[in-house]
Amino acid sequence: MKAVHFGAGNIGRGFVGLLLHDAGYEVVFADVAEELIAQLAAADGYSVHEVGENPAVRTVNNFRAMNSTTQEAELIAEIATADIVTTAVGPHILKFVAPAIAKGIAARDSGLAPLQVMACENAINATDILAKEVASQPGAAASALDGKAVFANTAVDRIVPNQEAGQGLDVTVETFYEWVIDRTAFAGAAPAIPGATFVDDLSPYIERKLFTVNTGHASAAYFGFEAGLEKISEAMADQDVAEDVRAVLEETKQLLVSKHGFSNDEQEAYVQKILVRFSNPYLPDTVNRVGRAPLRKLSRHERFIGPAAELAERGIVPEALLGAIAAALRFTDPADAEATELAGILASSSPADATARITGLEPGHPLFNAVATLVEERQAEAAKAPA
Ligand SMILES: NC(=O)c1ccc[n+]([C@@H]2O[C@H](COP(=O)([O-])OP(=O)(O)OC[C@H]3O[C@@H](n4cnc5c(N)ncnc54)[C@H](O)[C@@H]3O)[C@@H](O)[C@H]2O)c1
Ligand SMILES: O=P(O)(O)OC[C@@H](O)[C@@H](O)[C@H](O)[C@H](O)CO
Repeated sequence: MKAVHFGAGNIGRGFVGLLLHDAGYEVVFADVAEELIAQLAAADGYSVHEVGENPAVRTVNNFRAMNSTTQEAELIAEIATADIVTTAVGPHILKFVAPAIAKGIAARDSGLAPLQVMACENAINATDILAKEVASQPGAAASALDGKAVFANTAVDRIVPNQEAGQGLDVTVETFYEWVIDRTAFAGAAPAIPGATFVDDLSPYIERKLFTVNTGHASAAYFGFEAGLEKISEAMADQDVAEDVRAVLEETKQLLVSKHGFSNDEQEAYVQKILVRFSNPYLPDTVNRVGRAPLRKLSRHERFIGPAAELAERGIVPEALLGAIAAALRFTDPADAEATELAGILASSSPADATARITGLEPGHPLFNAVATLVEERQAEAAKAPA
């Protein structure tokens, strides 16, 4: 069995690659980072260090690596004969990996079982986004792909920080993991991945994951950044930050319980477990990694505006989420292109225009004015700050 996995970064090596390896797949990692590819291509294996309660070390071997840009022809041939294609490249990168996937699917022998494609990104229905990109490739009309590939949405959960220098290919991860996959996409022939959970309705799981784990995590990052803290575990050890994060998760709990029918106790247990995960002192995770790409995180269907908008539509003012949005607007990181772009939008647009551009909210939406007020406050604050 062979899997082609795009993105040999933190989650690629520390989670998706590991679970596919444990399921018996040979994994072909496709990436664009030449040094990483060379290291993987030269290695027989790497270790995944699970830290926290019940730590363990797992070994991943039986993999190859290739450059998805310079070795496109070889990659297409691999996809043409693979069983599974997964991605963990970031939602905005899916459009760049779609052409090779489309060509690989087109090159498949019609006698083969359909290629099983799963995007493992933090975004609602990321595989649908990928499927749309694949189907829109020149010469890859949706009908030509029919029968040659199936696309399944998934929700992936494991905290994998940026790895420390000198660690080579080894990855430090938390012990917890969850990979929930939409079973219905496979028409009865779902892959056997022992570490994954297959469900008939993914939407409650994916929203619960994004609007609890990722909303809480990003809140810890932005509140922690405001408090001048570097690590997520330090942010969670700060009583004010921890209380603010807890308040945000109380609001998303309200939405998730009423929208998806999770019981209050079940969602509370999920929240408690997550707060412990964020506080894991063995994970060297930083507010800069977790706060990365603030424009993506502040976009319309993402972890802040998504739940806040739905609460506002239900007549609830999401005070704590608005506090987290205000903190996100204050996030700066010269190494983060989106943080720089965010500052540029704030500096060059009216509060209403900036709100619309950053959040995708429409001016008539019940959340719009509250966010526009925060934007205006942030603009006034930035204008007063020394250059
Ligand atoms: N790290 C986590 O804790 C975690 C957990 C769950 C989900 N995710 C999601 O997984 C995705 C990846 O996150 P990450 O933390 O592993 O990031 P990362 O930066 O560590 O890894 C991304 C990898 O993708 C590669 N890449 C970029 N463009 C590419 C292309 N065109 N083709 C092939 N490879 C390409 C990069 O070189 C890098 O190695 C994101 O969507 C993230 O939200 C991350
Ligand atoms: O990957 P992002 O940028 O969407 O979000 C940053 C973190 O919150 C995220 O990577 C978590 O560690 C992960 O989603 C845990 O499952």
